[in-house]
Amino acid sequence: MTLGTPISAAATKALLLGSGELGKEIAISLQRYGVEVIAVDRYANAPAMQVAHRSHVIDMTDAAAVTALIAREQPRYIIPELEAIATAALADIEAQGSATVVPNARAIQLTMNREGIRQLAAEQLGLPTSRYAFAETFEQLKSAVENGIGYPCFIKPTMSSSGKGQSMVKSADQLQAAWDYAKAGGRTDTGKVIVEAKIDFDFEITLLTVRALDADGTVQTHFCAPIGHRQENGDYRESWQPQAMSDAALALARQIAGKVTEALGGLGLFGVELFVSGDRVWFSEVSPRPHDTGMVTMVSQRQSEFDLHARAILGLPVDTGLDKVAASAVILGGIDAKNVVYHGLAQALAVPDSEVRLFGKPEAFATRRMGVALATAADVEEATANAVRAAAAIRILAAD
Ligand SMILES: Nc1ncnc2c1ncn2[C@@H]1O[C@H](COP(=O)(O)OP(=O)(O)OP(=O)(O)O)[C@@H](O)[C@H]1O
Ligand SMILES: NCC(=O)N[C@@H]1O[C@H](COP(=O)([O-])[O-])[C@@H](O)[C@H]1O
Ligand SMILES: [Mg+2]
Repeated sequence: MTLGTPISAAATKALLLGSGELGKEIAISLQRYGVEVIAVDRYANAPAMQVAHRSHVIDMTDAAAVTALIAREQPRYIIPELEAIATAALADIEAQGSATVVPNARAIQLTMNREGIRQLAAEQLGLPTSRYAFAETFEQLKSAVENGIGYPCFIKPTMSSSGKGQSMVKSADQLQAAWDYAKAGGRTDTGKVIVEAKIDFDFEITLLTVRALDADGTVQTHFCAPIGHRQENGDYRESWQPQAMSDAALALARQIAGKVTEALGGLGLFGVELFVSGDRVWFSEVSPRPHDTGMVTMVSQRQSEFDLHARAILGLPVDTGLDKVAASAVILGGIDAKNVVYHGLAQALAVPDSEVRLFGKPEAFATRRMGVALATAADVEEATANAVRAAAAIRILAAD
């Protein structure tokens, strides 16, 4: 598509494979530009389904089910929103040429599996990463740790996200439990786990990187201001923008993000995760889609990461400029319950310059992300403190 191509709902249909909190915002952004949005997930009433034109519940890891749904809906765009999708089906559909997989089927395939993206980033592009190895058996894992990776290290399923199945291991006696957890805790068992040496970083960032068409129809790479974040058990708790960093580290971060996103190709927004120590930068992983830590852009940027993704996909102009210093803090379920009610909204919104987004997930789990609090302020410390205060004011209780 080039600039000026007419977009109408009748002509432009997008299928969201994954309908969580990120998909919900992508759906809203696309609909604002006249796109018809079909939301798909493994369960009913997922967040994006609540705002989409239509929705379907299917097993997205079943290639036949994904192919049949795409044949039925005939979307112009297929937008993967999470990491558990039958990627082979997407490659076939892209090869037929009837739909654009965002950003492209190969990028989805490579990034959905830690083995694919490590091989691309570390081996083909020569980007700095932690030392790593893959293991198919416990013996292979033990030998990899003892012969080079060392302690402390991280053991993760090769297909997982939000820290699922991930643990940090400090000594040999913790290895078996980490192996068992990685085998059981991923979104899909690929038969392999990755073990990574621990990087001692000063801070970690997500560098949102956008590949979009300029007025001449040439692909240009744009960077958002770096987003700093704090993780607990492999899942994020707070994020803030901008993260202060040296000019040298920022230049290196942009260089790494530029290289990896260029190698992945296509149009859209990517969340490039990087570890930073002084002027040194390591590549960790990349999402070929909006990133959870990037939810802060809903209040920090004129064009949020969701708007930027929608604009880039549709061939529209983008602006990654930062508007306000801001932070986000997650609201976790705190309980396991099917029907929930939210208390404390008034107290949360009494925090200066705050916003709350409750995702509307139909079921809460103790550590499931159910919402996010956002705050703008004069500096990131105050913004983060206010976002945390607003998030803490929300209490989730069982409805009956
Ligand atoms: N090799 C490492 N060295 C130091 N810290 C690490 C390493 N690997 C993971 N971590 C920590 O764990 C966090 C989660 O790791 P990672 O991003 O690989 O998991 P994930 O399941 O893909 O999470 P998400 O989907 O939310 O990005 C990182 O952001 C970082 O804080
Ligand atoms: N780090 C990846 C990430 O944040 N993904 C987001 O979480 C949803 C799954 O949530 P759930 O596990 O609560 O259903 C996904 O659909 C996506 O929006
Ligand atoms: Mg990550």
